[in-house]
Amino acid sequence: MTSDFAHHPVDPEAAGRLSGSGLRLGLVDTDDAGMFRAWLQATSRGFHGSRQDQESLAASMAGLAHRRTTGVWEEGADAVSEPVGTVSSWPAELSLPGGHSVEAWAVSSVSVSPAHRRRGIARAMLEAELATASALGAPLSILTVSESTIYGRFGFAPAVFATNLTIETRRATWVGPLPEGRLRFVTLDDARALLPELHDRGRGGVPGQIDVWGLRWDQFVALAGDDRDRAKKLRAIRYDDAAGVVQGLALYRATGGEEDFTKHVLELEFLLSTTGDAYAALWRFVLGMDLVSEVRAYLRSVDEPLRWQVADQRAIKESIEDHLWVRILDVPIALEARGYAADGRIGLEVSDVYGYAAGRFLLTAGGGAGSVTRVEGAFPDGVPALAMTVNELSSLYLGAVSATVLAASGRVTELTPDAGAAAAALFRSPVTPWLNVWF
Ligand SMILES: CC(=O)SCCNC(=O)CCNC(=O)[C@H](O)C(C)(C)COP(=O)(O)OP(=O)(O)OC[C@H]1O[C@@H](n2cnc3c(N)ncnc32)[C@H](O)[C@@H]1OP(=O)(O)O
Repeated sequence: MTSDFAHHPVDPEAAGRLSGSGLRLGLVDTDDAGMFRAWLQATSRGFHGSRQDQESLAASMAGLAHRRTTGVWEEGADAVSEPVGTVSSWPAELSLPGGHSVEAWAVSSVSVSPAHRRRGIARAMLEAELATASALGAPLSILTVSESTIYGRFGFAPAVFATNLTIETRRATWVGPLPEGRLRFVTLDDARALLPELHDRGRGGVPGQIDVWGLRWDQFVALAGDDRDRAKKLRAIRYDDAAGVVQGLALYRATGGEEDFTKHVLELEFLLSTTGDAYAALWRFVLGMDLVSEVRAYLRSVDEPLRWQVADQRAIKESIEDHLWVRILDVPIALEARGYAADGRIGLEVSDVYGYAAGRFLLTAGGGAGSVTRVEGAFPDGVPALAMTVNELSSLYLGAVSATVLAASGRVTELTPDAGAAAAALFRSPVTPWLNVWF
C-alpha cells in the first residue's frame, strides 16, 4: 500500500454527494494544529468524551498524526472550525491463520455531530473509505464497532469475538501449572516500555491481532488520558521465566471494598503473555490475591485456557460479544494471504452490493497455502460450492466462525451437499482468533 495513503485524494463520488447537501468532504492536515485540534474535539464530542485539555490534545496530536484523517464541514466553514463528521484510517498489520499477516485498512473515529445525524454523512464517509482502501490496493478493511447494527450494510461482519469474564475467586482454586519463573511489580513507565515488544512477539501467532500504535499503549498504562483515579490505582506486574526473560505483563486495579474490606473487585485491564508459563503465572497471581472476591477481565479470548486451570469452571461467567469486524474487498488477494489447515477445493459464489468482492471464485488449498481463481460459468464437477454475501465470507475469513454454522443459520447457501462442512475444514484456524484492543 502506498506510504502516501494519508494524502490520497478523497473519493470524488462521496464528496460530490455531500456537496449537493451543502457539505464538504476533505482531509485534515495533521500538521495544521488548529485544524487537527478541532477535528479531535469533534470526535471526542461524537463519542460523549470529555472536552480535551491541552495535555491530552497534544498527546492525541502526536499519537495520531500518521493516520489518514478525514472530516466533513458545512460549506463555507473555515479550516479550524469543528467538522460535523469525522473518520480516520490507516494500514494495519492483521494476523491471519497459519502465521501469516495482511495489510488491512483499519477504520476508526467514525462520528457525526449529534446535530447532523441521519442525513447520510456517515454513509458517505464509509463509502469513501471503502473506495480509498480499494484504490490503494487494500484487500480488506477492519474496524471495531460501538454498535453492532451500523456496519453490515457496508459489507462488514463480525469475524473475531471477545469475552468479558467475571470470576468468583472463592470457587476458582488454581489447579493449573505452577511456573518456576518470577513475578515482580514494575512502574507504569517500565510497563509501557515492555508492552509493545511483548505484544509484537506474540501477535503473529494469533489471527485477529493487529500492530498497536504508541498512543494506545500510553492509554493502557494511564500515561495518556484524563482519568486520574484510574492512573492512581493501576498496578503493573511482569513475569520473567526461569531463564530471566520477560514473558508476560498484567495491568490491574483493585476497586470497591468499602462495605467489606475482604470483597474488593480486581479489574484485570490487560494480561499479555508470550508463553503458557507466563499465562499461568499471571492468572494464578491474579486469582490468588488477598482481599479480592471477584476478578473482572475484559476483551479476553473466547477460548481461554484459564477455564481448564481452575477447580470449578462455573466460577467463571462469560459475556461474549462481536469484536473485530472484517470487510473483504479483494477476494483472491485476501484468501491467498492466509494459511489453510487442510487440503481441498471449494467454490465460492459471492455477492456484494458495492461490487468489490462480487464474483465466483475457486479456492484451492494445499500444503498450508491457498490459491484463488475467478470462475466464469459453472464450478468444476465434484467441487463443493457455497453462495453467500461478502458479509459471510468476511465472517469466515479468520476462522472464528464455521461455515457449517452459517449454513445451518441460512446465511450461507450450500450449492452442493455438505459444502458447509468442506468449507469449515478449510477455513478452520487451529488457534482461536482474538483481538485484545479497541481501535
Ligand atoms: C468504527 C467506528 O468508529 S464505530 C463508532 C461509530 N460512531 C458512534 O457510535 C458515535 C455516535 N454516533 C454517531 O456519531 C452517528 O450516529 C453515526 C456515525 C453512528 C451515524 O452517523 P449518521 O450520519 O447519522 O448516519 P447516516 O445518516 O449516514 O446513516 C447511514 C445508515 O446507517 C444507519 N444508522 C446510522 N446510525 C445508526 C445506528 N446508531 N444504529 C443503527 N443504524 C444506524 C442509518 O439508518 C442509515 O441506514 P440506511 O442508509 O441503510 O437507511
